[in-house]
Amino acid sequence: MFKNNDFIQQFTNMMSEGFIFIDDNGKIQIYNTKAKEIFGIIGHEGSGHEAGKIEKGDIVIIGDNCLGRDDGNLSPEGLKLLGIQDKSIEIGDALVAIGVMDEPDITPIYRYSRQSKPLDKLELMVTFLDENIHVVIDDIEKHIKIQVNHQSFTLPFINAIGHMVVLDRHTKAIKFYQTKGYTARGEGLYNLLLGKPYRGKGQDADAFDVIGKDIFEIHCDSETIKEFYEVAKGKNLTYKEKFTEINGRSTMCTLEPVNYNNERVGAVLKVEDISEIKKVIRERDEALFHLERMEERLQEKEGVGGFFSKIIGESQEIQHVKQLAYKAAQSNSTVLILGESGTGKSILAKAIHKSSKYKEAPFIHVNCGSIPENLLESELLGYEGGAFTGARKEGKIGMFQMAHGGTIFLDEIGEIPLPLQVKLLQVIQTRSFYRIGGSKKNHVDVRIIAATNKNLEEEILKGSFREDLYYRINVFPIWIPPLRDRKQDIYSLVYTILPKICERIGCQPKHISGEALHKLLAYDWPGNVRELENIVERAVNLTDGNTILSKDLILGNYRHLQDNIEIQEIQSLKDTMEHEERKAIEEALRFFGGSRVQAMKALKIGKTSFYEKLKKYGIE
Ligand SMILES: Nc1ncnc2c1ncn2[C@@H]1O[C@H](COP(=O)(O)OP(=O)(O)OP(=O)(O)O)[C@@H](O)[C@H]1O
Repeated sequence: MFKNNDFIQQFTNMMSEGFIFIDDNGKIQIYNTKAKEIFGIIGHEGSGHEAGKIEKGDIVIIGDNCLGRDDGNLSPEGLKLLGIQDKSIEIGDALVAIGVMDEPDITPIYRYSRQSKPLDKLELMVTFLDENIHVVIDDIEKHIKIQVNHQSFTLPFINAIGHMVVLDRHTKAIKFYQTKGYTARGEGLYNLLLGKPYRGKGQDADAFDVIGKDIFEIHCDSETIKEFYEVAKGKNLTYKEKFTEINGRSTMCTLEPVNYNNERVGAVLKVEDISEIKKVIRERDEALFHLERMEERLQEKEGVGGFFSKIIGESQEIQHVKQLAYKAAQSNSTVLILGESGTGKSILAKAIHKSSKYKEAPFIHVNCGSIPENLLESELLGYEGGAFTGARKEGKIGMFQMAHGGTIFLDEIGEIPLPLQVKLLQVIQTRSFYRIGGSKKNHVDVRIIAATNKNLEEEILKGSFREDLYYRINVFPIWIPPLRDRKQDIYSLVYTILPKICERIGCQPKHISGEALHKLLAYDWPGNVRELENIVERAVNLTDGNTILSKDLILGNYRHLQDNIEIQEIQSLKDTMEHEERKAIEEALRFFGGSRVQAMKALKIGKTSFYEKLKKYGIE
């Protein structure tokens, strides 16, 4: 025969709802199987692991979509245990992080995003201490996935969740992985980081016996659990099918007092898991919300997310640049893009054109710095047949006319010589001009975008740029900050650039190690994104395996490349010098993505001599 309690437990285990009975001291007397399932006390997924605790040297991987919420109150301060000391991380941020417990010498790798500007996905993919680790917070699919080599651990969420996987530093075995019900088990992230033991999982793990335990030990003190306790103590309250959240799970609860001989002896709580229903309702609400905003957002999405999607970066700085650019694209004012060399001024100009009403019309890119001074005017305005010696018989239309109906992009506008600046000012003011040697006024309808890496205000003071022209072009300025001031973007740039380079040069996809990422983050990037592209490409070529290590990253002066040049045979001094000169020019041009002005400056030679050498060596 069953003892009385066993008998009741057996009956309640047959129920399809969770059933909990506590006595008048708040101690659990009945907790049926369904309740254990709902709160994750039984039903451990995955391959299992032994009971234990996080120890010094363990590798800890975290995916937390809302720091401080449903993760055992993990705080930016608590992250210091993993060596993450970043004052800009705040409560409520989404965070993906890999670090080593109590080992300040091993630098952690992490990314975070502000909840006020949530990303659809926050991702971290690195080789950390030889392990390939991928952490994704997917806000669309509503789950957090941690992948370690080929093992994957996924936790779904509705609002907030803190996911964690721990590896033994030496054996690299999985010591712990988070599963649902961690609040009931007291295994919130922060508790475990502070050294609280976790329970084993899998078939051999002990059944977690909750009978006799205080209700607050298993359930954090939510409103419902407090009421449950108060009713068990004597309060008169009862309700049916009330929607409430317990341990972060959406439930529908019925609460009843239990009396014996007119004395309060406890209370029962019947619990139904409505997470799935809640998820569906939430998805429906979100769909409706999106539908309502679709019209306005569609336009914006096409703009900022569409044409500006080629502009990679999640930093607030680059998001701001994209928003400004989107606004600029909606008007036809003259835009002035400012920023150091290689920050992306040209791709931004193209993106503005592509999301403007001129998008189907021509986009004419004039690199004012690379066209010899004496040719610039004829290139811009065109000329009539026989206008000057060497001119074509039939004449030539200029770039302003080519851009008619579309956009002319005056790149490196700071390089335009003063006399031509006067003419340019007139063209911009009147949208009309005469070709060289011509007497007919040509009218053009063009959108002007100008760019420069110079400080034009300083150039005005030096007398090399006209103030009136500056005010004409500085109608809608957009400044792209240098990469060193938005290092957060390095991650996404590398993750975007790396597969593209591997595909282009036809090699196996390559990963990047945590140390290598650190090296990139610590560098100052004088050449900005262009330099990053070059360094990653060089590293892909140098790497033998499929992981880029920090030794494969050659940062700094591009002339490093030439350290390895071996002269195979003795040549005449003149030939050797010419050979080296040509290589240096080609290398500099390649390094600066074809920018002749930059190459010329880096090589420290004058314009005339530079163009003569290009001609001499037949460099395009
Ligand atoms: N945010 C970005 N996302 C993706 N690629 C970028 C970004 N910024 C720059 N790049 C890449 O970096 C390289 C340099 O960009 P770009 O030529 O537009 O720079 P720039 O500021 O015009 O340089 P310069 O002043 O030397 O002409 C290009 O290959 C471009 O595609």
